[in-house]
Amino acid sequence: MESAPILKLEHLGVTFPNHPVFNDLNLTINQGEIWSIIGKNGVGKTTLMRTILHQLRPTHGKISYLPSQGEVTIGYVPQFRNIDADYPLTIKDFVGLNLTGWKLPWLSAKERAKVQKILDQTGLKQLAKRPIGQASGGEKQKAYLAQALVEAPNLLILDESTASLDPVTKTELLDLVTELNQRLKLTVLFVTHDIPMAQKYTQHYLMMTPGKVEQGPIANLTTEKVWEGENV
Ligand SMILES: Nc1ncnc2c1ncn2[C@@H]1O[C@H](COP(=O)(O)OP(=O)(O)OP(=O)(O)O)[C@@H](O)[C@H]1O
Repeated sequence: MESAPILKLEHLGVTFPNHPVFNDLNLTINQGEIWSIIGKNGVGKTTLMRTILHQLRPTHGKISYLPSQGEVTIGYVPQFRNIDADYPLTIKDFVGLNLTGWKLPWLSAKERAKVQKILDQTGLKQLAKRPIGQASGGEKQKAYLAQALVEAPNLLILDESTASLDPVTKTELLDLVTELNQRLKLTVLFVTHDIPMAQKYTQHYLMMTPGKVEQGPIANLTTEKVWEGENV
C-alpha cells in the first residue's frame, strides 16, 4: 500500500535577482520514501533543499507539509564543514546542541537519554567525550548526522553529506539511515553526485537539469541519463 504524502511541491520556482534557478517543479514525496536528488553543480539542489527547510521563500508555487506543517520535523545534515581543532565542545555536547537551541548544553535527564541513544546508534558512544575539533572528518560527519537525528525528525535531508567520506564510513552512515528508514519510516532526501550510492540506497530519483526536472524509480536512472543530464 502506498504511504500518505509528507511533502508536496506544486509549480515550485525560485528565482534569485536575474537568475531563475528552477521553475514549475512538481513533486510528491510519500512518508518513508528515500529519494536521491541529483544534477550537476550549480543546478539548484541546495536551493531546493533550503526552500524545503524554510530558509528561502519560493518565488512561485507552494510547498505543503502533510498532514500538517507542525507534524513534519526536518533534520538537516550539511555538506562536510570542518570544525576548528580548538572548538570547545565534546562530541556529546555538540550532538545535544539542537536540544538546547544552540545555547550551552544544560540538558534534562530526558534530553541526556536522547543524546546517549543517538550516540549509540551512530557508533559515537566511545568518542562521546572527545573534543569535536579533534575528531576525524568521518567522526565529525557522524556527529552532524547524530545532531540532525537527536530530535527524531520524520524527514532527513542529507545534502552531499557523504561526499568527503571514505567508502566504509559512507556505507556505515547510509546503512544507519536505511535502518532508521525501515524502523521509523524516516523519509530521506539524499542530495548526491554519487550515482552508485543513489542506486544502492534510494528508491526514487529527482534529476535537476537547467530548465527541466525529471523523476522516476531509481531503476530508470541509467548512466546515459545521468551523462545527458550533466551535459545539458
Ligand atoms: N543567495 C543566492 N543569491 C543569488 N544566487 C544564488 C544564491 N544561492 C545560490 N545561488 C545560485 O543559484 C544556483 C544554484 O545553486 P545551488 O547551490 O542550489 O546549486 P547546487 O545544485 O546545490 O550545486 P552544487 O552541486 O555545486 O552544490 C547557482 O548558480 C548559485 O550560484
